[in-house]
Amino acid sequence: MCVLQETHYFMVTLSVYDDMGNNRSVGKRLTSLIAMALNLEDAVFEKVGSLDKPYAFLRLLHYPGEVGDSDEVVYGASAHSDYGMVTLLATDAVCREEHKQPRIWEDVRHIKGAFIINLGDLMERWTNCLFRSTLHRVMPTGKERYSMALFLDPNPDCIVECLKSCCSDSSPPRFPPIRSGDHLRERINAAYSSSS
Ligand SMILES: O=C(O)CCC(=O)C(=O)O
Ligand SMILES: [Fe+2]
Repeated sequence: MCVLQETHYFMVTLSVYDDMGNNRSVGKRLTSLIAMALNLEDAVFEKVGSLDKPYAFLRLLHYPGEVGDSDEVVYGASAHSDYGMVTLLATDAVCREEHKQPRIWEDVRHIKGAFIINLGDLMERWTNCLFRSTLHRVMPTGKERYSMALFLDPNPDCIVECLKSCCSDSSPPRFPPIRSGDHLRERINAAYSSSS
C-alpha cells in the first residue's frame, strides 16, 4: 500500500497545501504551538511576518526499491536539514526516515494519517538555536517509498532575525538578520555546488 493510493490522505495533504497559501490556519496553528513550547506569545511568529504571503512548495517523491550491490551506501535522501520554516511530510510506511538526535540516528515511527513535522533552518535562526533544524535522511530498505513534502517558507522579503525573547546579553544572536529569499538561495546554491 502506498500513500498515493490512499486518496483520503492525498486529499488531506492537498487541502493543507491549499490552506498554507490561503487562510493559513495550519501555519498559524503550527507556529503558535512552537511559540507555546518556548513560552512565547502565541502570535510571535505572525508578528515577525512569517506568515505574510508565505511560500508553500509541495514535493512529490518516489524512491525506487532497488538497493545497489556495491559496498557504498546509497541514500534515498542524504543527511540534510530543510531550509525554510517548517515541513509537513506525509509518507507511506515502507522505508525509514531517520532523525538525528544529539548523537545517534533514530527511526521515525510511521503513524497512519499523521504528518512528520520537520523544523527548518529559519526556525533555528528565529529561536537562536533553542529549536534546532532537524537533521534527517532517508535510508533505502529495498522497498519503494512514496512521500509528499510540504515546505512552508516565509515570503522571500521577510527578514529573519533572532526573536528578542530568544536572546539576551548572555546568549547573543548566533546569526545575523537575513532576508529569507537570500538564505534559501544560498542554501540551494551550496547544495548544487557540492553535488556537482
Ligand atoms: O521522503 C522523505 O521522507 C524525506 C524528504 C525530504 O527530506 C525532503 O524532501 O527534504
Ligand atoms: Fe528534508
